[in-house]
This record gives sequence, structure tokens and C-alpha cells, in this order.
Amino acid sequence: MIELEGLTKRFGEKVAVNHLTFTVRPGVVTGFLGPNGAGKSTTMRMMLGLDRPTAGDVRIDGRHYDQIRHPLKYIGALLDAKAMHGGRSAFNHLLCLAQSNGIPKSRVAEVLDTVGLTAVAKKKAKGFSLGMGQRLGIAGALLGDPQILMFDEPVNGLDPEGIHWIRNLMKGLAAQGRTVFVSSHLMSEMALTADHLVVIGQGRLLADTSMADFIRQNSRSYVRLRSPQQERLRDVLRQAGIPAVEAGNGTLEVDGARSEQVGELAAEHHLVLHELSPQQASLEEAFMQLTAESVEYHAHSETGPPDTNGWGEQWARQQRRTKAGS
Ligand SMILES: Nc1ncnc2c1ncn2[C@@H]1O[C@H](COP(=O)(O)OP(=O)(O)OP(=O)(O)O)[C@@H](O)[C@H]1O
Repeated sequence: MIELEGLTKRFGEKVAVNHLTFTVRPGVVTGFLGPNGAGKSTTMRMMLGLDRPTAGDVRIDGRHYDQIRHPLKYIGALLDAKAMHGGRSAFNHLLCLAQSNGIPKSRVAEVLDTVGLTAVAKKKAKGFSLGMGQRLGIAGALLGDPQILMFDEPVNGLDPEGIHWIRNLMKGLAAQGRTVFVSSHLMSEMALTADHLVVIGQGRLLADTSMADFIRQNSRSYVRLRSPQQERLRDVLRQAGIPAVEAGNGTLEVDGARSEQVGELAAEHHLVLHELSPQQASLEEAFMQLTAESVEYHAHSETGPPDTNGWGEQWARQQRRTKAGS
């Protein structure tokens, strides 16, 4: 278990982490989300004793990181996959870590096998691809067989097979009763991996809740419709007090009505429907909704934030809906 109590970090005038209090529990994967510059890495660095808090406290199973004698046996972390001695082989890199943490040499071959790097164990890490570097970093985190694992952007640079692998690895570690804390910008991936979410914005806690509740509380559900008689359908809905918004590609979106109600209205007026589907917003949309106020780095463009992982498109859709609703 990782417990944060009023954790705060200032860099000069900048408050990077602002009075964060939450607990990361064992047995589930906890996702750590926030826009760029929200304070995720700084928080993780304080958890590992790499940055000293300005105020507040963080405890690993009840103890401060620097009170733990062989920390790799308690908490394994992947923070920056490039932070390793590139001149050493993968095997020797892990062996050095093992020796300084009282971990038997036999464990090195085991974790190399777990991450699929046995064949390149004798190769120098500086020749590794980004994905291989990530795998080696993950091997380092697993080396001490710790009960607590922390991964900062673990799927960076991994191909689809690698992403699938790390997803199953994290779920498997949590299923063994371990504490798994992971940050990622890939919302679709996080939605598949995490059971619980901690969301921060500008250093402050915005949400600490289950994945399902987060999406329910921070997004809209609506009904999507397609009809060859779109204009007529729109009129019928309007007369029934149900505003429908054009959403492009010949679709209409309806808020505040159940699909049964919309379908029955269409039938009463003999209107043909090609689609009638209830929609729940994705984690990405819920995240955008919650963090819209606290995004620190906006692109200066007419069309919204940069289109990283499709966020720009999501943003544009939200703007259309907001305008239609106002
Ligand atoms: N050593 C430092 N000195 C000064 N400011 C810092 C330092 N480290 C981080 N910051 C600032 O603190 C804030 C939080 O940064 P941090 O890297 O923790 O955010 P993040 O959520 O991990 O961002 P990203 O998603 O972009 O990696 C940012 O405004 C950053 O510029």
C-alpha cells in the first residue's frame, strides 16, 4: 500500500504537487492520470524518495522509502527507461541492481525471461530499441519480487504485442495481490488496464474513484441515430421536447432521452431508422471533461488542443455539443 498525506512539492514559485492525499491499494491496478505538467512524475519521484516533499508525507507499507533497507524488495519502479548505464549488458545491469539490493543472482535470468530479453541478455543496453529499453526497465522493477510496483508511462515505445503483454503483466501482478500504480497518456489502454483511477490537474487531486464511476460521473450518455428521413425525425423529436444535434456522417445525437423513447416516437411517425444506439462516453472523453480547466499546455490553434491520441477530435466534438446545448 502507498499512502500520501498532504503531499506537496514546490519548485520556486511553481507548486508542482499541491496537498495530495490518497491511498494506492493492493489487489487492483490503479491508473494515475493528468494532463501534461499535472505533477504525476514529481509525485512518483517523491514516492521513491528521489524528490524531497516541501510538505506532507508519503509512506510505503507504513514506512518512508529511505527507511527501507533493500527497497527493490518492497517497491519496484519504472520511471525513465533510458536511465541506465548503456555500456553494460542487460544481464550486468540487472546483476548490479541485484547485488546492491541483496537479491540472488538467479533472479536476473528469471526476470530476463519474464520480459522476453533472454536472447539479448549479453548485448549492451545502449544498442536497445525504445521498446527493449522499456522491457529492461520493467525487468529491473520486477527483480526484487516486490509487493508494490510503480510504472511511469510503461507502454511508451512498445509495439501492439508489447502493449498487450504489459497490460496482462500488470493485471496479473494485481491479481496476485500486489499494489500496481501506473501512469499513462494512452486513455484507451488505461481503460483496458486500470480498475481504479487517481486523476490530478495542476498538482491537485481531481478524482480518486473506480474506473466505472469515473466514466459515469464525468461524461454524458446519449443516443445515436441514423435515418434516411433525418429532417423529419429531427422535427418529430423537437416537437416531443427532445433536441437532436447533428454529429456529422449523417448521424444525430440525443441527450436526455432513452433509446426506447426515441425508437417508439420514430415508429409512431413511421420513420425508418438505420441506427438507434445508446452510447456511453469513453474514458478519454470523461478525462477531457474533468481536466478541461486544468490543462496547462494548450496549443494556440483555432481548433483546440494538439491532436495527441485523438484528443483534438474529441475536443472538437465536445465543443459542437456545448454550442448545440447552449
Ligand atoms: N526540477 C524541476 N524544476 C522546476 N520545475 C519542475 C521540475 N520538475 C517538474 N517541474 C514542473 O512541475 C510541474 C509538474 O511536472 P511533472 O513532470 O511532475 O508533470 P507530469 O504530470 O509528469 O507531466 P507529463 O505528463 O508531461 O510527463 C510542471 O509544470 C513542470 O514544469
